Amino acid sequence: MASASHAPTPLLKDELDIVIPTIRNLDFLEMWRPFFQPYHLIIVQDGDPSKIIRVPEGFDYELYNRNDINRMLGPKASCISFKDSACRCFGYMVSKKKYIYTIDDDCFVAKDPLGKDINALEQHIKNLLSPSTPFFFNTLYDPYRVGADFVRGYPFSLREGVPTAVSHGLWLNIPDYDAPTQLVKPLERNTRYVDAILTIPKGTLFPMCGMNLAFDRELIGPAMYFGLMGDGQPIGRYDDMWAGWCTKVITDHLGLGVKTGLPYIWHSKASNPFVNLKKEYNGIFWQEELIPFFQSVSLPKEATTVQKCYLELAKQVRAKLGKVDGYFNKLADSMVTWIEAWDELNPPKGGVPTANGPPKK
Ligand SMILES: O=c1ccn([C@@H]2O[C@H](COP(=O)(O)OP(=O)(O)O[C@H]3O[C@@H](CO)[C@H](O)[C@H]3O)[C@@H](O)[C@H]2O)c(=O)[nH]1
Ligand SMILES: [Mn+2]
Repeated sequence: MASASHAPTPLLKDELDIVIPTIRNLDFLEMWRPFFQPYHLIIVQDGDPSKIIRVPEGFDYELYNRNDINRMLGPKASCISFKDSACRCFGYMVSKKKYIYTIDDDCFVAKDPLGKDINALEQHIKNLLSPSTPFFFNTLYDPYRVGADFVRGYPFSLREGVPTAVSHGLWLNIPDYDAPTQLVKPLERNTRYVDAILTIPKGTLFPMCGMNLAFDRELIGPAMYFGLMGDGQPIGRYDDMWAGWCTKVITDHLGLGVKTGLPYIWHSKASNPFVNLKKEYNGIFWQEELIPFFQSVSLPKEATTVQKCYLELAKQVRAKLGKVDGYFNKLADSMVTWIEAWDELNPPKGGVPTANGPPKK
């Protein structure tokens, strides 16, 4: 029987950082205060570093702008996107905690069908602390939730599940649609609260959205590179997608799990579909080649760490996607730079980080 926990969810306040990419004042934190106040925030300020970002009183945070990123990474800063939410992955790199939760600054607290404020972070922690079931689909959804279990015919040898690396939350109100869909359905709002959490089966890719996402940094952190997007790049709004595809082939290879579903946040505003179309158009075309590539990726058994998997992936990106567009050669280089920077800032236990340390607040 799956052991559903009735115990209160641990806060993990000293084991989890909240990463927020932003170009604006963070007044939205006021509504999250009851849930976020105990945690340390890592704010990644995008765009003009001379702009002052206002953070409500009473939050414990560190803030990095482009000057900090350049100072800390030197030439390796080239792998961190500018003028795109992809910059958030710098926050994953500088964190020292086991877990990361990342949220956009236009994502508000949603209400469940009973009208109760949803503590999205608590649900993500529950998702990450309970196993995943990627090898055999449980038709009653997450078997580890209170009131559920494995159904008849589910192999007992698989009921322990595997460690969960990623918890992918969803959004009420403005759904995460691509620009063409947004253009033809400008008034569509997601009002459907589906009370389910699913493990994404092994061998299946998924469109990972970075708006409401949590992950175990120690299990999968180095794979969460949000790619080369925004300023000077031929693509945008595929940052989280790229990270999700790389992450999923690596979690499949390492026997880790990815969950999607609860919790919901309230996505408050739609970004401009015309601007989004300009950012996405290459991605919409290229992904018809990218998806077969990721579906065919095979990682060697010697690839036993996320870094080794990721460097092998970078090699295959260059070999097989370089002919799709020269951009993928640049991306493959940046994937390698990302791992080098990650390992510099996160030396094995006992090593000393070689970057120039966090900024003075
Ligand atoms: O140049 C920029 C623009 C925005 N940000 C910060 O990134 C997030 C998301 O911004 P926004 O809500 O405007 O974008 P959406 O179109 O709703 O969401 C996209 O962003 C990714 C998911 O996070 C994904 O590509 C789409 O879902 C906010 O916090 C902005 O402040 C930025 O840092 N730089
Ligand atoms: Mn948004």
